[in-house]
Amino acid sequence: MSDASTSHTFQVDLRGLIDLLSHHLYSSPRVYLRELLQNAVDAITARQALDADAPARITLRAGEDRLTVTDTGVGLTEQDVHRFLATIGRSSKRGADGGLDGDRLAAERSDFIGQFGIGLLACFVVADEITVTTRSAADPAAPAVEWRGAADGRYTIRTLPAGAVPEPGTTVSLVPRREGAEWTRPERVVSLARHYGSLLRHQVTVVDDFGGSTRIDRRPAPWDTRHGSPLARREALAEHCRATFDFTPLDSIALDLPLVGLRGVAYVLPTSVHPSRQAGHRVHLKGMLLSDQAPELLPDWAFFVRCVVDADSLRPTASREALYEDETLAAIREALGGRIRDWLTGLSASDPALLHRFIAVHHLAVKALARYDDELLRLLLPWLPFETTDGQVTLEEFARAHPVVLVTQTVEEFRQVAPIAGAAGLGVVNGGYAYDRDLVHRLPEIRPGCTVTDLDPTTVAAHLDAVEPGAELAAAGFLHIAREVVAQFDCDVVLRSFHPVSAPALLLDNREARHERSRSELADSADGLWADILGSLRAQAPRAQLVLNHLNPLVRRAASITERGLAVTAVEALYGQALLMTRRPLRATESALLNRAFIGLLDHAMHEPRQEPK
Ligand SMILES: Nc1ncnc2c1ncn2[C@@H]1O[C@H](COP(=O)(O)OP(=O)(O)OP(=O)(O)O)[C@@H](O)[C@H]1O
Repeated sequence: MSDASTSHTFQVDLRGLIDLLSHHLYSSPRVYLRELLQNAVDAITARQALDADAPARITLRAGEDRLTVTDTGVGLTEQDVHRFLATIGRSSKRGADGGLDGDRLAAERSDFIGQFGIGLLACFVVADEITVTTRSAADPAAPAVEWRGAADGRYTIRTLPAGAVPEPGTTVSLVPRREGAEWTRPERVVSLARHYGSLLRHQVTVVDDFGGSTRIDRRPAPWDTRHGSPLARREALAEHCRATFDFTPLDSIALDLPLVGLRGVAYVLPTSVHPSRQAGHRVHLKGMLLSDQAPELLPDWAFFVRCVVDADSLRPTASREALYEDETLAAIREALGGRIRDWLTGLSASDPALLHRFIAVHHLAVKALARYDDELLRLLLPWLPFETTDGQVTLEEFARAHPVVLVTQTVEEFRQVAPIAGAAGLGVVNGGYAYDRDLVHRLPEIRPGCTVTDLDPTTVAAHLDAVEPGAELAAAGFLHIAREVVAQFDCDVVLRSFHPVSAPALLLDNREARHERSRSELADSADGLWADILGSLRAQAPRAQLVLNHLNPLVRRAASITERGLAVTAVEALYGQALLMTRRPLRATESALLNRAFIGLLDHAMHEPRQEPK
């Protein structure tokens, strides 16, 4: 083996690179115009740093077969063209070492939008060749140059005769490929320029083949506009929201973070959205639209607003279509979250009616938020609606009427016991919905003196009245049969008096008890090692309770049935009905029981003589 090594330079296959950009980096060919506009804006910024009074115009000429973008920016010398324009990955907008990180980049980034040195390549997504004609403002003696770059990586450069380009600045010209032609048509160029450039600080004009020209309105950002009154401001912002997002906001929240040069507004959605549906925010970078789908700008919990912001120090990813996740973005996200929170907490004092409207629409969002935010919890928990035995009420009202607040673990439990608990004077909150149980349990933190406990079946059972010993005795035979019938479901039967009278039976059961029973069933059917493991886990399997209502006329009649077959069917029917009231999914044995009861009752109704109570 020889020690001699030879040195080579990486070759770049530009076609492969462009293919990569167009299919994997950029979401659509339309970004070519954003890159051209952005280079023009940066060039004007650089020129104005040399001469504050220099003209600042960007003109787009769009025709059937060509698009040109002319700016009155800083221009380039021949040497600049070789160094920056013709070197992929190098940018005049970074420091001498060309690095993409560090404080210096942050400082330089505050002037320019570009930084990566690849933006011009986006033009090759729609065209095979780009021509750049440029004259430097920094070196007025330098001749104007024309650079022609092709998608296959070749380029030519020539010096133009004196006077060929009268003013400093740059014109980029491209002839679209056949399949890219739609992107350079005048109407498309106007709409793209409006899309990306509506907040740019420089005048952009689109001229078509017939000399018609369209100025892209430089609308001042709505947050920068002065208004005669708060009402006028509110109206103007609502109009901006309609034009941008197509909805009329419930309210608008001013966003202003001077430290990072961010200004903007958050619009509160007028309808509820699912918390998992992250809203896309519109983010401008120094006026240029970066993304209209950037969810990463705000914390997840703020899904009830959509923002439009313009910032100086946000960092884009290389595709320039999303935000780079760094510490600055994390700090901005937190600060913007703080602004939205302040608005929310401020409302309870400044505009309770609006807070009510907001909560009516977005209570789920507020509940999600309040779980992690103590101050918000303290301020807003009393305002939030919960489903209770007194109807849909705020916790504040509910706690006033019920010093002991009981909360169920599931919606089914609530459905099952609410009417009975309500009739017995107990105050129960449905804790089955997302966040509700956690939040109700935190009520004593802000309302000392009130007690919150989980509702368990024995609490309800304790509030059901025992029946007279005589009535108990009279029903003993029936109760005995009933216990035999429901024993297979690990269930006891008791006779009580409770309201409402219309409820014949109540099945007191809870999730833990059901789990415990399934575990013991599994242990019974398992063998060997599994049986031992499951057996060792087994606690005393809590039994469910079928509570028959002695006040209910049907139960009274059933209790006096003497014929065993009919008594079994009646118990099955009562158990089945109570089971259905729990609204939980039925197991196979339970469905079979219901079937049996139904057929048995039908059979009895059709064939047997009616058994009247004695
Ligand atoms: N209109 C223009 N006027 C003057 N210089 C330009 C112009 N367009 C491009 N350039 C020069 O070419 C270089 C490369 O441009 P390119 O768009 O590829 O990258 P960039 O703008 O530096 O960074 P990014 O990839 O982030 O857009 C720029 O840094 C700039 O020096």
